[in-house]
Amino acid sequence: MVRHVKYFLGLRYQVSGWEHLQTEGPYVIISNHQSSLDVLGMMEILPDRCTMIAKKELVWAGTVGMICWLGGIVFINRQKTRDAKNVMSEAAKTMLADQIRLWVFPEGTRNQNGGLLPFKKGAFHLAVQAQAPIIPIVFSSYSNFYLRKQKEFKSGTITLKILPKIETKGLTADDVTALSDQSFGVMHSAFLEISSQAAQCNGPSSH
Ligand SMILES: CCCCCCCCCCCCCCC(=O)SCCNC(=O)CCNC(=O)[C@H](O)C(C)(C)COP(=O)(O)OP(=O)(O)OC[C@H]1O[C@@H](n2cnc3c(N)ncnc32)[C@H](O)[C@@H]1OP(=O)(O)O
Ligand SMILES: CCCCCCCC/C=C\CCCCCCCC(=O)OC[C@@H](O)COP(=O)(O)O
Repeated sequence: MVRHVKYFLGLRYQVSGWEHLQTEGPYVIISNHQSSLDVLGMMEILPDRCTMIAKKELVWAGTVGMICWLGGIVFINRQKTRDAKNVMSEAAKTMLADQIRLWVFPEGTRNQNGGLLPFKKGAFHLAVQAQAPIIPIVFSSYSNFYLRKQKEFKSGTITLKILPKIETKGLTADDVTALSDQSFGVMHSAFLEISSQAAQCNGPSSH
């Protein structure tokens, strides 16, 4: 049902790299996070047995909160780092026990500033603890058709690029910073590449 919202909003999705999602077993998906609109893109490609990490405040967001709760979303308290880390460590164990995939937004908050925010470390600790691969996914910039602060929205095309998986077998907590930097590098390059293509596709911006 959520997937149909795109028709009302006049959005089209172009997805590349489907083959990288053909990975057996648990993995951690990381993607950039611009807006609630990302949920529509997630629904375009969501693999089986995949849930998300979300801020705990979403539980109280009415119907959406109830759907998230019933859907097995893993809630973390960003104000209590120790609790959040514990929840994510438990999630690593559940991923392995139940063969679950987890989607994490490593920027940790929504960002429409034309790039990627520095990554938080939780997603990378999670992947290392589970010894599960990371699959980076990049959404092209929405800035050509949607500016949240200015309340401007028009129809547009969003490119979703699924990047090759990054293995974590044999890595330890000491490798997390390098893993995060590597992931940031490939995602930032892909973001710049697909955002300039999407800008051409969406035509001149009025912004
Ligand atoms: C009607 C229609 C309904 C449709 C319904 C559809 C529903 C779809 C819902 C979609 C939901 C999407 C929701 C999106 C969000 O909510 S995004 C916000 C929440 N997500 C995150 O915040 C994830 C990213 N954040 C992190 O991973 C953070 O690292 C966090 C764990 C929260 C800790 O935060 P913070 O302290 O600020 O971060 P640092 O990364 O700087 O970490 C500090 C030090 O701790 C170490 N660390 C971090 N995590 C771990 C860990 N798991 N284990 C061990 N150590 C950890 C980290 O390395 C830092 O130490 P050093 O500096 O390296 O020494
Ligand atoms: C004009 C376009 C407006 C957007 C319309 C979106 C339509 C999407 C349809 C239904 C899905 C609703 C699900 C909403 C889920 C919201 C998830 C979300 O984005 O949470 C914010 C959180 O990550 C970070 O919070 P902060 O940025 O730190 O605070």
